[in-house]
Amino acid sequence: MIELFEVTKRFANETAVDGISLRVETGELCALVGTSGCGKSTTLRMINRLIEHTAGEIHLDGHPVRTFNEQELRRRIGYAIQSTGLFPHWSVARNIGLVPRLLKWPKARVAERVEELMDLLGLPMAQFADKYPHQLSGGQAQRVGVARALAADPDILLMDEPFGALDPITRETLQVELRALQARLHKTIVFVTHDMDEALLLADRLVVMRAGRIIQQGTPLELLRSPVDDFVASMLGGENRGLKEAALTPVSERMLPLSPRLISRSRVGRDATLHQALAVMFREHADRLTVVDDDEMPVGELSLRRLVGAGREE
Ligand SMILES: Nc1ncnc2c1ncn2[C@@H]1O[C@H](COP(=O)(O)OP(=O)(O)OP(=O)(O)O)[C@@H](O)[C@H]1O
Repeated sequence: MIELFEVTKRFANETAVDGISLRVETGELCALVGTSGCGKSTTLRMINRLIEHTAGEIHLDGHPVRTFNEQELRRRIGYAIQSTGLFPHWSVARNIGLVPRLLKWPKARVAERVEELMDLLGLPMAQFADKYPHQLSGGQAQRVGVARALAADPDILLMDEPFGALDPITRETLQVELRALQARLHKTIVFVTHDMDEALLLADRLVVMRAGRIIQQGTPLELLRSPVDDFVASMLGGENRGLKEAALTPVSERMLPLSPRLISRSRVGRDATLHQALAVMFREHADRLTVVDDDEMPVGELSLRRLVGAGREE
């Protein structure tokens, strides 16, 4: 668990972070979003003490971060950044093994761990172990960056725009992979991004910052449904907010029991989102869908009225 209590960072004549309080539960992914220069990266770097905070308290599992020595911080916190920070003259394998080597793990254990991580991140040893960073694509380099951050099996992962420099398709692939990875590893992650769709997709907790302060935090759906002001609403997509909410809401939340009178031939899966259901309605010119389970068995129905949340029953 990461806790920030009234944390402030002042640089010479500027307050970059201004008294923020935040709690990220163990196993939670917290996304920090906000306009450029609002203090997201500074917040992240205060957690692993790349930047020392000026005032307030930062705790990891209840202990002040100031009391951790460098070794402990390395072991407990992984850090992945947009530019990857890979050493250009080191092979992929050597880059990934950096932190375990610094922690003086035995050679064989480092080698074993590197192999395990390359496997986990979809980088076959035979193909990638001896390559150098300049021989990798942007997406491959990002994977190496994430593998390196995970090397010492830290419980906390700090990610600063880790997919920022990638084309949209590679980016989406890595987002999906990160979600799958997180479902297996349950790390406590703080993730900085400029991309609201990325934040909405990945975050358990979404934190909107402006000028060094937290303006609102909550689950993505809480923020989409009740933004505190126009700034948060526009950060969340303005007019498109409704569609983003639909993309996060499962059909099962709005469907009604099957009525015997009419079963629509147009179908949608129970686990689909309302956004996907809307797409089916559009495509098939249907205002009513049969909701089916994994075995294609009808389990309910969804009307356009229900989908948009108008009226409880019709
Ligand atoms: N080392 C530093 N010395 C002085 N000022 C700094 C330093 N690092 C950051 N700042 C200032 O602190 C403020 C917050 O910067 P920070 O990098 O945390 O913002 P950010 O939200 O991550 O921005 P971006 O989205 O553009 O990366 C900025 O005004 C920046 O100029």
